[in-house]
Amino acid sequence: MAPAAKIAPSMLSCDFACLASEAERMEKAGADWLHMDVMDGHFVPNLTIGAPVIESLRKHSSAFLDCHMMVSNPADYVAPFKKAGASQFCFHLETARDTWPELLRTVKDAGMRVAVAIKPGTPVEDVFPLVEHDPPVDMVLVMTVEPGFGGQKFMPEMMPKVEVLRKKYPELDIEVDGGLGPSTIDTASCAGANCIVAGSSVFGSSDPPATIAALRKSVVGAANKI
Ligand SMILES: O=C(CO)[C@H](O)[C@H](O)COP(=O)(O)O
Ligand SMILES: [Fe+2]
Repeated sequence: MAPAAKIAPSMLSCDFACLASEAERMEKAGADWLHMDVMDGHFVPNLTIGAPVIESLRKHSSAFLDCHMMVSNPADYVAPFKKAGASQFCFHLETARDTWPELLRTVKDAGMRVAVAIKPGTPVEDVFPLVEHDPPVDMVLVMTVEPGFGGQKFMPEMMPKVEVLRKKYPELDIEVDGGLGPSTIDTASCAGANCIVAGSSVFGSSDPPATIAALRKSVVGAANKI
């Protein structure tokens, strides 16, 4: 059975000065997860939030916090993010080429869901060992923009990666991140993505509940066809 749709507004596009109320607004609008973009200014040329912000948000929200770790040394962040209240820890494979088995185990032992992300230039085959490992990753994130900034253009040429993953792993959570919105969602959902990150399109919408509902409808509709 196809995994459930999860719509995850990227809080990168929110008003960070009002993070708690923005999170509440997204939950009320129908978000399943809140996507938290953690950038260290080194793995990517941008700096955003760290564990203290996750910890502050957790005091105001029980939402599932999907933490996208765009950091060069993810292992250093596992304990602080667990303590802060992260729900899922998604590290980039490019930062853990030799260390992922230990990292995966450490995240699992800490009690978080674990996921792996790949940049546009990374072949999809590189994540197969992580999906087939014991314990396996809970989700694969296929980046549909170069990580670092919100508001970029969706890369449809990443869809073969999603198709390959969906065919090989029918029950795997597959997330896409970057440039998703009403005009690009069908391409991603038809390829087999079920976890949808959307920043600019949701926060820039005059009707975020309708935008989230449209994203969900596309994923559910495509899953019924696959
Ligand atoms: O990881 C990210 C950027 O590296 C963001 O999650 C992503 O870009 C979402 O923003 P948008 O929907 O505006 O593209
Ligand atoms: Fe992200």
